[in-house]
Amino acid sequence: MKELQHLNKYFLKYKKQLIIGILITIISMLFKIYVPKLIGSIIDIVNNQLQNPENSISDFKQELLNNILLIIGTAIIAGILTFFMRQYIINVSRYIEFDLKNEIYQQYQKLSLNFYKKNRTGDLMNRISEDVTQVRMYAGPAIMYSINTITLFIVALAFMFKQAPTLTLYTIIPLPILSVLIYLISKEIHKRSTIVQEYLSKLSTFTQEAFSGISVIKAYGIEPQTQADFTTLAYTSKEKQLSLVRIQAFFFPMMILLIGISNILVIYIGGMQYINGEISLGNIMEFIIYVNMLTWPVATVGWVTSIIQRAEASQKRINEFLKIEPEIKNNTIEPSIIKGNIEFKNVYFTYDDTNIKALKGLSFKLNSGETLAIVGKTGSGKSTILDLIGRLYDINKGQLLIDNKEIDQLNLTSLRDAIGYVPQDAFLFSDTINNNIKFGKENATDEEVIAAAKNAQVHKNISKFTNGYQTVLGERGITLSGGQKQRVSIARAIVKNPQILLFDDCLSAVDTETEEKILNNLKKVSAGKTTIIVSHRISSAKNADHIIVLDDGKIVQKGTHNQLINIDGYYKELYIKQMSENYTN
Ligand SMILES: Nc1ncnc2c1ncn2[C@@H]1O[C@H](COP(=O)(O)OP(=O)(O)OP(=O)(O)O)[C@@H](O)[C@H]1O
Repeated sequence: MKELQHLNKYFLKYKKQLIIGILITIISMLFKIYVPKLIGSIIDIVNNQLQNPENSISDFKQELLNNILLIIGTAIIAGILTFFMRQYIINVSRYIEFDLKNEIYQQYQKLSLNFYKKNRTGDLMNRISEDVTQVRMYAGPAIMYSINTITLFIVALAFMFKQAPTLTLYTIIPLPILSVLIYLISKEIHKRSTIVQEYLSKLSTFTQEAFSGISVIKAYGIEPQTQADFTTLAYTSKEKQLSLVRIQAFFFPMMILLIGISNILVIYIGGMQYINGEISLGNIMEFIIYVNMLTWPVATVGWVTSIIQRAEASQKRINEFLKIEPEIKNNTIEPSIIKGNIEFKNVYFTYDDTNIKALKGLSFKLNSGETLAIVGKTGSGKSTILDLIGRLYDINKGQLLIDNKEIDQLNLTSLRDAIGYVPQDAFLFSDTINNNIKFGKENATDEEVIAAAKNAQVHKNISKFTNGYQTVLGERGITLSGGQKQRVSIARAIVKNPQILLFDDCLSAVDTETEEKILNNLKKVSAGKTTIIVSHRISSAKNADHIIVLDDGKIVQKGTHNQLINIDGYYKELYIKQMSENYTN
């Protein structure tokens, strides 16, 4: 129960609803328990009349009617109270579920990219969905059924003991056995259903991948092989399902058997006591109803125990993530004003997971409003520079200064608000094009969105779609071409109008003519803003105020286009190569 203590703050938050819920549960139980007593009285009244036929029939009828009306009244009140009991306690569990999901999601958002690399997406999703569901079962149904059981047990046993102590002892003998058996079966059911779930997710991952890669499957003619793989997986999944169904099928017959044994004990021992004149016929009836009433709550003891165990395990997994301290912390609450001066002073950076030394003593300075182009071979560290400016990672050694302040001394939100970042791999959400562009600035007007799209040279493409800017993009913007996706992504950064613009090789899928137009527009849009363009193309770099050439995490060349094309080195080679390509094209 140690892990579940995390929920105490939520129980405290909703203590009013919980206390009312618990009180209603107890009162409703008291009403429910009164019904068997009334039924017992009716049997005794009828029995009495049969044995004394000379008694007044009208008195008998009146007495019978009073009891029947009392039963109906009690049942109605118990019913209404049960409704409110669920309304309070189950609602509280839903509020806690909502709060917990938000708490986890908030934590996820705070955690750095490293965390996402170390943990699989499926695992992250499971903790916020499946694990929270398990915990909710504890916060709601488990508490409700426990209170139900405790109240029912105390009151019913008190009633029963008062009337026939020996009979009570005999009738409750099978109940603990039932409880233990249900616990064992619930555990087994859970074990098997977890396996079933695993297979279901394997199946859906398999089919999802097969559908996404359907063109490759068809092109290579491997449908029979994929079909065979699917059948094998589906067969194992079916076998696991059947094993689950078998244990579930065992559950009810076993309950019926144990209830039956209790009933037989009541009838047999109660019958003997009746013959001896120790108890009335009504008492036997009352006991039979009590035994049946007690069976389900007793069964829930086993069920609730396994719910609590599962909730404890789930909460443990949730706590593991909640306890992680975000690597990238906001050290300043005060908002920072970002002008856009960027300076790297002997910066070193190594990726934790791969141990790759991406930057090795990097130094350069860029004043606010200037443009820097970074070129270099793949894997030379270009994207890493942009990630460090956005503080997606913190540097290991050296200094990274923004406006002459250490980057980690700036307000993180202000820093990221001041950056418009276009990643190498454009990511678009399954939403309209309009919303995808507005993602950069939520309150952007339609005019601003269109202006940004025009500057990114994508307005004409969008206008050709039947639904224009309201065109909904499929998963990862599947309906757009690579170049269109890149341009929508550029429009997203432009509409934000940030002080720092970071373009990570985002014109690679665009033809040179469109690239030229976009670069001209960017010159206007980025006037007065600090801009960094990462590119493999000289055409993207040539107009920059500064150009740096990276190789293996170090700057190997520095200068302007005109300076660099006159010095032997990577830049000149690239220039000559690309010039000749253009020429031959
Ligand atoms: N998220 C990451 N985790 C671990 N290692 C990484 C990560 N990103 C990059 N690296 C490694 O760091 C080095 C620098 O990568 P980076 O992406 O900065 O290069 P790049 O110059 O932008 O390459 P490209 O031109 O191919 O985009 C590479 O060796 C790469 O494998």
